[in-house]
Amino acid sequence: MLEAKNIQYLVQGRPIVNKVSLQLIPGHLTAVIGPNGAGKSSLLKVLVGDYKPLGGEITYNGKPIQTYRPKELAKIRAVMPQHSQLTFPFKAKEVVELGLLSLGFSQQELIIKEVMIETQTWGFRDRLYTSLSGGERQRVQLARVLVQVWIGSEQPKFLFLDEPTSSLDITHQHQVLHIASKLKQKGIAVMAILHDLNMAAAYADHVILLKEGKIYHQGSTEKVMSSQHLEYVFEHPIIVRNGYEGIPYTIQSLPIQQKNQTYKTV
Ligand SMILES: Nc1ncnc2c1ncn2[C@@H]1O[C@H](COP(=O)(O)OP(=O)(O)OP(=O)(O)O)[C@@H](O)[C@H]1O
Repeated sequence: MLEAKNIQYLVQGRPIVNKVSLQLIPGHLTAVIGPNGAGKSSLLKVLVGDYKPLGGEITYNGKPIQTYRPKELAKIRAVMPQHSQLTFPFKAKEVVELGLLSLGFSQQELIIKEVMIETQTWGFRDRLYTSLSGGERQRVQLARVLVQVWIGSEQPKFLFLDEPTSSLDITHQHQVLHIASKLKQKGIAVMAILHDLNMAAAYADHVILLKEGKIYHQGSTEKVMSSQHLEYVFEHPIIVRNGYEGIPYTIQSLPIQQKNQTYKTV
């Protein structure tokens, strides 16, 4: 399990992550949602060890993050950042192989092939990464981080995804979150920053609602994703309806001109 207690991260004296406590549980998908600038990416960077918090404590499987060596940490947690820059003329498959290099492994052909088939990137494995579309690049980046956590281990592993579906069409958005759900069955704890509330409602077990660096609400998807909570955090009228079988809710935001009307959860 990952446990964060009372973590704080300041930029120029301003708390960007403000006394946040949370747990990431193996086998659970946790969605982090909240408006632009709420501190979602900063929180993720603190949790993975890229940003050093001013206060608080983060433990991975009971051990403080600062006591892990970088390679040790890379073996149990993988991170897909919001933007990945690549200036070298790598082929798609070579980009995916970079994920294993960070672990000190190479030539794990079977894992690479399996993950690239799963992410539907195998078909363009020999294409130059820079020649791929935005969505194709995003899937290659996903494959790069998935190879890190693909192999089972005794210790629980953690996967962090910062807006993994932002460039994807609807089919591939579902595919990515379906893959994330499958990883849960391998005992991996997944944390994904998502802007699509319906995707979060459909796939998350647990939701963290962030506003101005603080957790406004966290808990089961059903409890957190109420119209009242979402409207408060996003400052916008939002209707939450009961969904169809297997899909708990559908969430609808309303056009600006209807903002002054009163809406209730139905
Ligand atoms: N290095 C920095 N210098 C100044 N301000 C920063 C820095 N990093 C983050 N911030 C500010 O911290 C706040 C939180 O940023 P962060 O990127 O974590 O938000 P976010 O919730 O991920 O936003 P988005 O949904 O737009 O990606 C923002 O107001 C941002 O401008």
